[in-house]
Amino acid sequence: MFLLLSPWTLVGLVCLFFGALSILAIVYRLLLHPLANFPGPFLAALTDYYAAYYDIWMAGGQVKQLEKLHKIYGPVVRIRPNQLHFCDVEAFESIYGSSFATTKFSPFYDCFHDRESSFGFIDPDSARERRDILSPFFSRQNILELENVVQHSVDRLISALNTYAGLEPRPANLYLALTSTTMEIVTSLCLTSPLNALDYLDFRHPALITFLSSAGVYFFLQHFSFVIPLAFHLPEWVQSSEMLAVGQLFKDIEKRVDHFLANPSSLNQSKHRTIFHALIGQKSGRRIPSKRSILDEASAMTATGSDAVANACSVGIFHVLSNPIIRTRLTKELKEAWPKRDVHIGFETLEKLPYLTAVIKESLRLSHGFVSPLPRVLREDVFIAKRFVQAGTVIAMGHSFVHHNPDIFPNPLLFDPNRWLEDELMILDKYLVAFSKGPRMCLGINLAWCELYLIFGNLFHKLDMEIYETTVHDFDFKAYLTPVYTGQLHVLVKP
Ligand code: HEM
Repeated sequence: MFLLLSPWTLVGLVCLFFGALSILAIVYRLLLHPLANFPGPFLAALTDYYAAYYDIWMAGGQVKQLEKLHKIYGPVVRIRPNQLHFCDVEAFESIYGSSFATTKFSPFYDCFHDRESSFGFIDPDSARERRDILSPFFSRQNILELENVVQHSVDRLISALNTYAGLEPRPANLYLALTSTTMEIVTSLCLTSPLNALDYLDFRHPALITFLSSAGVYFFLQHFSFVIPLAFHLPEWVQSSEMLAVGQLFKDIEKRVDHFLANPSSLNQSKHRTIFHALIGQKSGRRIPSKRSILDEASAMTATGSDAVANACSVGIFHVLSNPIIRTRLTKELKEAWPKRDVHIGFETLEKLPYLTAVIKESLRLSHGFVSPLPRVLREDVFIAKRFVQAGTVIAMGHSFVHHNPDIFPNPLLFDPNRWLEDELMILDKYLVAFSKGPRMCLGINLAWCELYLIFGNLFHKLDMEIYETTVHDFDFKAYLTPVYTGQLHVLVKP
């Protein structure tokens, strides 16, 4: 029958069909959808491209927009046709804690292209199984045993920064120096393939620069997922030298994994245990993960394990250097606990220093860890913030909505370590959610604390620094999973 119709009539019929479908979808989303009664902007209820506009066009502007929406609509806002965002501190515990059955929301996570890793698993059972395998490696005991690996990179950071001192000191990009350090720690400790970015001129290792500049691309891929296969398989001739450097890093890791898989006993020759020992040299009875999954894990560790530590250090160091009272108190505490500068003092000693601890907690609070709201799909009907929410709904609450809550942290934008010292019952600790909560909370938390104490302790004890052409506005951020700051912290290192 269609053969008898003219091409124009056919086009008209197709348009009519899709037009009718769109009208039905609009009516459903606005009037009949389970979230139809939740407040929020009309366009957000209608289409996912509302969120895409803030992620892509407004370059990581989602969190700022959410702040505005909560002021207008209250503690629960419909931010996509099937997604709610909460601004209620108790809701945070419910969403991410163990109270409700949830899964990660795959359209958000798939773009990171590490689906078979502890970070990327959507299915909670696979995530739990992987966590059981890797937890001993990230345990406090094991991190204490590997502390010398962290200390080694921190010593290299201090030496590298010292080269910027001199009679006429030149400014050092401390943000890049810190990211180089945390990337080196995670790649050497977890993979024994250190990315020696600290050796590069002005800390500009091409792979590091690619990692740091590609955050926005992932958010583009989130909304246009059909591009993902293309984006991750670009032919080498169209890749920049920076992109090729990332490719080389992962080729080296793949070679190492091939070697370990073919010859597991060679793991015994490594200088120390790595995630490969946990994954490949497993206890009998457990199946060895696929090569794809081991590579995904290596890639997830490299990505999740470096930014957040470097961001917390950048934010904290900036605020300490900006405030002579905080700086004097911190350096005095360090001097008293650490009389001989040339002798190392370890993580276990540093973590007992109350003011240093308060400075680190405040740095984590103001850097948020991950700043984009981390979406979860509800697998059961529940009440959150006194509202009934049906199974299948996507729910999220960004860390900054806890960390900036003035009822919990009065004057929330002020960097004030004293708030942690005055909190004798440690009630505030519950609201420091940089590492998230519950079954999918940060797996590398012990390593992160070890890095934070060694970096803050050593930098403030061993170097005299001064901020160089950096203001608080350089810490305005784009929400690309972790905050991506509009500027970078520069310092002058005094001789
Ligand atoms: C200050 C430093 C850090 C902060 C604030 C932080 C924060 C977080 C947060 C908020 C999550 C939850 C992500 C989600 O729900 O999707 C997470 C997950 C994760 N983090 Fe960290 N992280 C830090 C350092 C590290 C380090 C050093 C490592 C290890 C190399 C690491 C490894 C992981 C892994 C493997 C996951 C996935 C866990 C899962 O989904 O079950 N993190 N981290």
